[in-house]
Amino acid sequence: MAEVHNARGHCIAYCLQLYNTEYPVNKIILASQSPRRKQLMEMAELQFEVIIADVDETPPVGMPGKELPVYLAKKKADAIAHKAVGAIVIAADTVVLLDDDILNKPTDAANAVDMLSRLSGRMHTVVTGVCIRKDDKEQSFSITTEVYFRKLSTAQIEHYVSNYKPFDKAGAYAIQEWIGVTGIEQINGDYYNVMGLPIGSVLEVLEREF
Ligand SMILES: Cc1cn([C@H]2C[C@H](O)[C@@H](COP(=O)(O)OP(=O)(O)OP(=O)(O)O)O2)c(=O)[nH]c1=O
Repeated sequence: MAEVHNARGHCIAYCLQLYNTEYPVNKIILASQSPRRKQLMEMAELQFEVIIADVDETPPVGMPGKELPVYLAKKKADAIAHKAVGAIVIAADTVVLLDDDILNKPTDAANAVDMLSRLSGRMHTVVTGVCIRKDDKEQSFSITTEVYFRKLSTAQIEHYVSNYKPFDKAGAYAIQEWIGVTGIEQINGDYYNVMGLPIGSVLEVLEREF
């Protein structure tokens, strides 16, 4: 096994150990434009490239909200499959579910204020679906985290929306930003799942299956 080290001195060695093979054989591609997913993959000291998957994320009629993230993660993995022959593709999708309603990315500031007003003082769930694929082999799963918001004031919601512009975030918030620090009382489950990628579970599946 080749001994290759990154600047921190252990990344590649970890990959070699993790996959029991030389890293270039198991090239990893993250099929996502999300800076949060990229950050979490980097924090896990994985080496990867990004190829953005541009897909229509409209939910199929009648699909239950909790099934949507895996469906969309598979769609994202499919969309770049032809550019990733022989590589491990990781794709994900995150939705916020309030009762039976899916809260997607807000369309504008008024929609963001409306979403946060609905989330205020309540528990909702965040579901991230993940699809990991290498050619014909595929493992898909979803992870659910419960998030409890404190009662948010109108001023707090308006401050967040106008200063943080959460238009690229499902449910109009980011747990890793000011609103998460000040407004979230409790979570049950994986914090990183709320940020967009249950990275610990991704590592487990990579190690076990790929
Ligand atoms: C709830 C929540 C979501 N998010 C983000 C994660 C995702 O980037 C985004 C949900 O949108 P997604 O459609 O899952 O992902 P994306 O469009 O950003 O990227 P891609 O489809 O290319 O993979 O919301 C946070 O960063 N923090 C949070 O607390």
